[in-house]
Amino acid sequence: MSQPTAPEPLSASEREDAQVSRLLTWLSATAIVLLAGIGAKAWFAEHTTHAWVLWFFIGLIAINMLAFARTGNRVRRKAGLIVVVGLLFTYLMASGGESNTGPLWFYVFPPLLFYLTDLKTGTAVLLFCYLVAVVVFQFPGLPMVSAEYSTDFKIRFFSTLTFESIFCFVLEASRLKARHELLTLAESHERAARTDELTGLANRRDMHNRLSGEFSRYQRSGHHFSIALIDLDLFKKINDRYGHDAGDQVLREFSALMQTVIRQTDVAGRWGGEEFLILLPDTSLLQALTLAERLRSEVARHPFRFGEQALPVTISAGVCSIAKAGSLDDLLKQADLNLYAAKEAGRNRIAPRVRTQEEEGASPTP
Ligand SMILES: Nc1nc2c(ncn2[C@@H]2O[C@H](COP(=O)(O)OP(=O)(O)OP(=O)(O)O)[C@@H](O)[C@H]2O)c(=O)[nH]1
Repeated sequence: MSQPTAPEPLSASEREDAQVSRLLTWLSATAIVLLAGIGAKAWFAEHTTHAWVLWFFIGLIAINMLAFARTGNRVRRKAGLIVVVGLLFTYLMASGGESNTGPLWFYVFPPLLFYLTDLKTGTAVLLFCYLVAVVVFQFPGLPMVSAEYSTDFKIRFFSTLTFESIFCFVLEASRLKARHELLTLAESHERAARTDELTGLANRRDMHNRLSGEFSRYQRSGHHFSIALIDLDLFKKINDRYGHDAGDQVLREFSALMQTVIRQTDVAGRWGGEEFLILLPDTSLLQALTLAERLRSEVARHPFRFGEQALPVTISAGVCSIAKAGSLDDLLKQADLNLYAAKEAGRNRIAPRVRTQEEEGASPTP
């Protein structure tokens, strides 16, 4: 029976994108309300052209919102909003807005720009806007420029705007740095929580998650999988005779060897102590037994050494396929029973039993 699957959790950057998206919707809606109100005020003050221009900008913002709703393209939406807001502020500077207060709206631009773009783009756009402001202020006779500002106003406007821009730049740069450090830290913690420190393999918790994921996939679409539970034989003796460091080196060397034998889609993990688990997606019991047998013979052949000392290392493994088990617990239990059987039968072997190539060759032909 197919079970409903939980939606994949969003990544940190996807969550941030969604947050910026919500903020932009909120900003656009606020801008529309403000422009409608200020436009109405201008209309009643009989500044009809000014009112119509402001309402025209409502149209541009609404088009930008609709385009995003249709395409979902966040980059275009940000660029569109920056262009519309930039044009609006240029108009307010050139026309003076109500009572020559138009340029004051420009103070909204630096924090918005640095939030919506990266530092380089934000600085470039801001410098371009400065240039436009200088042209508008210095050449009041240009077409479409109807406002004139006093020298005192211009000096104060540019000084305060420069201060604000530098502050915004520095704050945004430190916000980005802190964000980067936090993400890197979170990533390394997350990796550490999934990884076994000694061998670098997936740890038991990660293997449990992967097994659950594979089991859900099996329930959803019937993709079979198998597992091999592996134990290093008489490992205590290696520790006792050659020391704990030698034991650790064997665990690391075995892990590296195992990685070379399995496929890229297989996952090897440390199940605990000297026990390992391999998850083999899309693999039948027979295929899993073949792989386990290959690993067993590779390990038996491999010259494990600690300094000058040759170390005797062999493995036993219990293999099981999901086709032979009703649940994950059952699968692990059966693999464990098979591993126990392999140990009982004398170690350095795989259970359920498969005939090795040497045995095939030695058996009398019928
Ligand atoms: N060096 C080292 N030893 C470990 C580590 N984890 C577990 N061990 C040792 O692995 C040994 C496991 O011993 P046993 O459970 O008796 O099993 P065994 O000696 O492998 O015998 P069989 O499993 O019956 O073949 C113990 O001595 C543990 O101390 C580890 O991270 N490093």
